[in-house]
Amino acid sequence: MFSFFKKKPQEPTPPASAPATSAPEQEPPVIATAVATPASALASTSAEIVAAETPAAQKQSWMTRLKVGLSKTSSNLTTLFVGAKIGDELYEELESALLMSDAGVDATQFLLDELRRKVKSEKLTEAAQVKSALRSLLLDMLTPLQKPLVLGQHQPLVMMITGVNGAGKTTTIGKLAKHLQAHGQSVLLAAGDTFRAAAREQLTVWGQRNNVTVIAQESGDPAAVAFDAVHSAQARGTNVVMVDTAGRLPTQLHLMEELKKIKRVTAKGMASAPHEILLVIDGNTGQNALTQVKAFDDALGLTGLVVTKLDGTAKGGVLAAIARARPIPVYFIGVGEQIEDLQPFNAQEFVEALLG
Ligand SMILES: Nc1nc2c(ncn2[C@@H]2O[C@H](COP(=O)(O)OP(=O)(O)OP(=O)(O)O)[C@@H](O)[C@H]2O)c(=O)[nH]1
Repeated sequence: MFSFFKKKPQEPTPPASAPATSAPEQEPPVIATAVATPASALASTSAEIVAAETPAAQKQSWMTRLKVGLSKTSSNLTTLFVGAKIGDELYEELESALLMSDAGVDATQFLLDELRRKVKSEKLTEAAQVKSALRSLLLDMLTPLQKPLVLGQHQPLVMMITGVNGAGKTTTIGKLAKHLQAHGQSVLLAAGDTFRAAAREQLTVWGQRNNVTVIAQESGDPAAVAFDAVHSAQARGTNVVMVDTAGRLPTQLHLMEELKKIKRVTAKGMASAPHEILLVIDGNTGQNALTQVKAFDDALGLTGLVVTKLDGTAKGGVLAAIARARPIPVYFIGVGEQIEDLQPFNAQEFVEALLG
């Protein structure tokens, strides 16, 4: 079990029968049913979850995968300090390494300026000291992104999951659902990708296998699916609703409008929803990830990010770019396809993987 979430006391449960709305009211077919944990068993919990420690062996393998995933950047960033003298040449090499890590011009310039200042003010004379100063600057930069997803403030907690095609949305939903169940939360999924039958089936089959209710429609309006899912969760007393959405590029304006509509219609089903709007980013997309964050945030007002595939050829520096340009919390990062490969973002661990 992983230390994943924080839990807060709940709001009073709103009446389940209050659809203040002109949105569709027809209940779509429920393709897979069976909620694992009765919500009533959870309703009175108000303590913050202090989850069990991650077993050391699993933690080790997680860190190993993160380090392997970021090894190119880490090797570029660390070798330049070996036997180096403090001076322009070192700063230039560092600039190239940071740019190559996808940190982008702004974050790179900021780090270099701060580093020069630190070297001067702290009278650093050894390259190893400069490396350690860089480590602490990076940590300061990334720590504001480290925020837990808070459970138990809303009944149900409604989360919309967005992102470009293939970023890892559905996989992330599956992993999150398992972790939420492990924390005693009942989960309901809404198959909001109504374009691709395969995406709907993927979610449905996954739901059946894992005892998670999936609300799906053969075709039609993803906003209607989200709306029905919220009502269904209210009626069943389900704790968390996750709305999957079809992949889309921020340049596909009509599809971005569709996301806004899903958000609007969800709010008709429950005034405070969606409580979380997450963007899933493929860690290998480099600086383009920042473009995605800005565009989805402008359109929807993101509340959190999930960065996947950091086990691949990801360079990792884009988190620094995000921290500078659009510091939206990174709730989770993914280093593989297994359930335990999704972990809360921890700035300390991330910097350790980057700089050793
Ligand atoms: N290596 C690796 N692969 C991942 C990770 N997360 C997801 N994947 C893989 O990425 C591929 C795409 O994942 P999906 O979850 O289908 O992505 P999606 O965003 O739902 O895709 P669309 O529905 O097409 O928009 C799948 O093969 C996943 O197994 C990760 O952290 N590491």
